[in-house]
Amino acid sequence: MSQHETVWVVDDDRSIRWVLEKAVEKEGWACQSFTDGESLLQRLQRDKPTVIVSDVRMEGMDGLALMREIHAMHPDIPVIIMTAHSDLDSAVASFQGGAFEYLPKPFDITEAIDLVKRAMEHAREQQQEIVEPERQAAQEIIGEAPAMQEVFRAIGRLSHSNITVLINGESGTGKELVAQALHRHSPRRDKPFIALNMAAIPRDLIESELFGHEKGAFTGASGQRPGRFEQANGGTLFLDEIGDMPAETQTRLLRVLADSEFYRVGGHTAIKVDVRIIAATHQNLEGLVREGRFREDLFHRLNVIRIHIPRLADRREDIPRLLNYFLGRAATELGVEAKLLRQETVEFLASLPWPGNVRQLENTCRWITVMASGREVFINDLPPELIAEEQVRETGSHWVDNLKFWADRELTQGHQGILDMAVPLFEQAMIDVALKHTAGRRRDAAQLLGWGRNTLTRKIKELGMVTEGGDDDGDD
Ligand SMILES: Nc1ncnc2c1ncn2[C@@H]1O[C@H](COP(=O)(O)OP(=O)(O)OP(=O)(O)O)[C@@H](O)[C@H]1O
Repeated sequence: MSQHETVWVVDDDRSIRWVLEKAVEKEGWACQSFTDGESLLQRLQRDKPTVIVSDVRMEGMDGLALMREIHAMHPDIPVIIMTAHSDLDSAVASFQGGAFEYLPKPFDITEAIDLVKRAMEHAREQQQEIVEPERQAAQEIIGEAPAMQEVFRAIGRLSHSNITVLINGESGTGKELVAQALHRHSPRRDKPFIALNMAAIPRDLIESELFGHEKGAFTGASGQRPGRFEQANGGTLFLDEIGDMPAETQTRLLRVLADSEFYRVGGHTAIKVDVRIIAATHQNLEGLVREGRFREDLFHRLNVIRIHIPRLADRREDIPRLLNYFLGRAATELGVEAKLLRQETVEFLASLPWPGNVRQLENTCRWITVMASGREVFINDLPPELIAEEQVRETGSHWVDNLKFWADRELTQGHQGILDMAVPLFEQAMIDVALKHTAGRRRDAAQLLGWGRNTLTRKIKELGMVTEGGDDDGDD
């Protein structure tokens, strides 16, 4: 790119200015940095950069106010807003304020430069759409991990639209939380958000739950009742565990989505609704479609925009912050002082597999708050099943890792047939330990190993092992 490309950087942090300046100049672009928004605006009276990179929080005018001023004069200048990590509010506000992108701090410098490049290309292509920012108080979603930042971006990008979204992620990863955020940051924010979990309702009640029923429509339908679709009119209907929706309901839902109208169970009058659908599943919907368990046409209707929420084990860097957050919340809920995790406890917790994802971690924090005796929490204060599980995993993976290391080294040295070497060593080790546990009694040792006694005797011979008990236990 030529010298005509100019990047302006505004941040009250000197080191950020310096790093960006160096990187921008290295790309062959001109760089001008400012310590505050006011001086940038002054300069903007007479000059115009290609791209502006601004911090969101600054003394005096903040980044979002600055962006408004910039865009009032030059709607076509792309502005990249730097935000603190996991600050969903600013992220969304910056998109709503018309930011080209937001850049969570601390950032990778190549990532920052890539963004600037994209902004330059974009500036060449088109003008930015300007919308006044509307700040919304959002329930906190914690996520510094790159995959969560992607989720935040998606929420920001979708904040002007009513588009159907399909959220994928294991149970407890925060699908409902994200669905709520999508709603809260959408044009429907003042209308209802209604959630319904397909897996939690008896199958034969799903239709009446969704579409309501007329009096006497089925046994037990004593009065007329509106369904969730009606309740969600104008707003958002969140259908959790959509993969569990019965086939007949899928067919009905598809029709509702196509016609924006439906009939209550047992009803004859069509009811018009305007509902945005956000669906979620932990299942592989494509797989269900292939197996004929989910309607393909419905799948395509729902799968317009897909948001994937990673497993907690794939964003371990967020665990310490989540622990803090949930310990604080649990303490407030229970009206007690918040527990403090020792560093090794945090590290231990951050290393666990968390099959129940964020929900399991949240529950663990409640458990700790109630059960741990002191204020400071040691590893031994944790729920016993977490500690036990970890011990098995630790020792379990350790020797396998060592074995892999050994095999790798043997192969690197050009050895062949390594199982011939490894298997006898493995068997000898197991036999040794088993015999130690039974004070040399082979019959019992064989049982510990899961072999018949004759097999053990034969193995000991084949391996040429010398054992204390000799050839026989003397017990037969
Ligand atoms: N990133 C996060 N930050 C803060 N809280 C979170 C986060 N993710 C999940 N939670 C909390 O964890 C719990 C589980 O989240 P949620 O109900 O959204 O998960 P889900 O994926 O919809 O689960 P399921 O599929 O089992 O219904 C909730 O209490 C939610 O508030």
